[in-house]
Amino acid sequence: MATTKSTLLGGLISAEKEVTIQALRHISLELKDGDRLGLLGHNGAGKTTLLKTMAGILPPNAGSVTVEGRISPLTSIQLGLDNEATGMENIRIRGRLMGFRDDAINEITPDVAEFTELGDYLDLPIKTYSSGMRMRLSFAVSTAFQPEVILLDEWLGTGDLEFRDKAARRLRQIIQDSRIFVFATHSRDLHRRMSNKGAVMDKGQILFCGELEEAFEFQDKLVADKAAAAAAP
Ligand SMILES: Nc1ncnc2c1ncn2[C@@H]1O[C@H](COP(=O)(O)OP(=O)(O)OP(=O)(O)O)[C@@H](O)[C@H]1O
Repeated sequence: MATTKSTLLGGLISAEKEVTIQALRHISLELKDGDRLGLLGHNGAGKTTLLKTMAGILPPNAGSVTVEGRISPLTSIQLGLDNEATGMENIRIRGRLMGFRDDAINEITPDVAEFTELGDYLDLPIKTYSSGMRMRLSFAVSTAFQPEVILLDEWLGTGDLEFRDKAARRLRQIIQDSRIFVFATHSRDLHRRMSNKGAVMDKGQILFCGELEEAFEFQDKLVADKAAAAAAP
């Protein structure tokens, strides 16, 4: 099997008859109550793939993932929206997709409707919505339930300035009330505010998992070592 020369970015690429990318390898990770784990790593390191695997969106072809409690992947929050259905109908559609029964959805619907501030638009098909209006709807319904485990791939910046502030407050609140939070972002500032541990990923592996500032140091050294190796004759 031919394996391409190692590069700075991405997972492990190998080529036989077809190109395959092993997005995750040798992952062993256990999280407990109170953990707020920041995922660090360059583009293509495997952060999103790990979040999707933890969420059950991508089943691993080896090994297993065990989650105790309700998990909410706040990734692809617009997934499953039906353009022809009204805003109100889409609240139900998203709620069902998130695994909730109709009585639970009925209970949160007034709050979701109010949070969106979409008023009469909620009775119109969402194909008539602007992208910001769609975000308001999908954000409001996706954050209406308090999950025990929250997985977040980049901070959700939604809608106009006023809505963004309100959305950020709500997002911070459900994260604070969650038991476990896993967060992928390139922003160290956000990690310092939201995470209490850091995991450094590279080519699909977790190379370091521990205290957040130590994770930053590990990542800086990894980048410096790679740059030195690339510059070597
Ligand atoms: N749909 C896909 N099909 C094939 N390969 C993919 C797909 N999505 C991601 N990959 C590969 O999986 C590897 C890990 O990608 P992933 O999106 O998990 O990285 P990431 O750390 O989240 O990157 P970024 O910081 O750029 O978001 C990369 O090598 C990428 O090329």
